[in-house]
Amino acid sequence: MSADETLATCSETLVTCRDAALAFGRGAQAVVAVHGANLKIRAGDRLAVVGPSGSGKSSLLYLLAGLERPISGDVTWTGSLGAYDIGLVFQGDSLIPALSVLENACLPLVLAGRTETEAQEAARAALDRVGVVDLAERLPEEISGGQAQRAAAARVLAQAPRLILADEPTGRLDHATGARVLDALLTAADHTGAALVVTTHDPAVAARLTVRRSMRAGRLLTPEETP
Ligand SMILES: Nc1ncnc2c1ncn2[C@@H]1O[C@H](COP(=O)(O)OP(=O)(O)OP(=O)(O)O)[C@@H](O)[C@H]1O
Repeated sequence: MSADETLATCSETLVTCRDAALAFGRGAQAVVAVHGANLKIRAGDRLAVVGPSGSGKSSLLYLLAGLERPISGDVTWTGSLGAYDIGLVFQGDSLIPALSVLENACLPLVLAGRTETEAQEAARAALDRVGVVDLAERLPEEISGGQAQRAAAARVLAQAPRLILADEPTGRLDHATGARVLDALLTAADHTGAALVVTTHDPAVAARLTVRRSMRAGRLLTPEETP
C-alpha cells in the first residue's frame, strides 16, 4: 500500500454529496440554489467554498449539515457521525435572545448530556478563544453583531464537532478579529482532527484553507475549474 493509500484509509469520509441539488419554492417560482453538487468531505479536510453573493454557498452548507434535503441526488453521512458531531456556524443572528452568551454557548453541550460544570468550562474556554469571554453574562441584544458572530462560533467550538461548517464566519468582523476567529476554527479542527468547511467572499480567508472550490450561480466548480 502506498503512503497516499494509507492516508486515504485513515481519513474517514464524513459526508458525501452526489449530484445533490437544492431548490427553494415550487413550480415557476422555484429558485435552484444548488445544481448537482459533487463533494466529499473527509476528516481533517480544510475546504473554502468561495463565490459571490447568491451563488449558493449557504445552501450547500445546509445540505452538508442536513438542514435541507436535496430535491435530486443525495447527501450521505458516515454512520459514526451523530447529530452533535456536526456544528454549523450560521451567517446571520443565531443566538437565542433570552439566553446569555454563556448559556447560548453551553446549550448544545447540555442537550448532548454534559453536566452544567463541564458545559460551562468548555463554553468559557471557547468564548475566550474568540475574545468574547468578558461578555459571557450579557444577552445577545447587549452585544454587537460582530461579537454575536464570535459567540456563535464559540458555541460550535465548545461542542468540538467532527464536522465544522462555518458560513461566512468573518463576514461582520474587522481583519484582525476575523483572523482570530479563523485561527480559533483552524486550531480547534487541528486539535480534534475535525473537517472544516468555510464559506467566504474574502480571498485572504480562502487562502488560509488547504483546498478551495468556487460556486457560480449554484454550480460548485470542480477543483480544476476553480480559479
Ligand atoms: N429560503 C429561501 N427561499 C427562496 N430563495 C432562497 C432562499 N434561500 C436562498 N435563496 C436563494 O438561493 C440562492 C442561493 O442563496 P445562498 O444564500 O445559498 O447564497 P450565498 O452564496 O450563501 O449568498 P451570500 O454570500 O449573500 O450569503 C439565491 O438566489 C437566494 O436568493
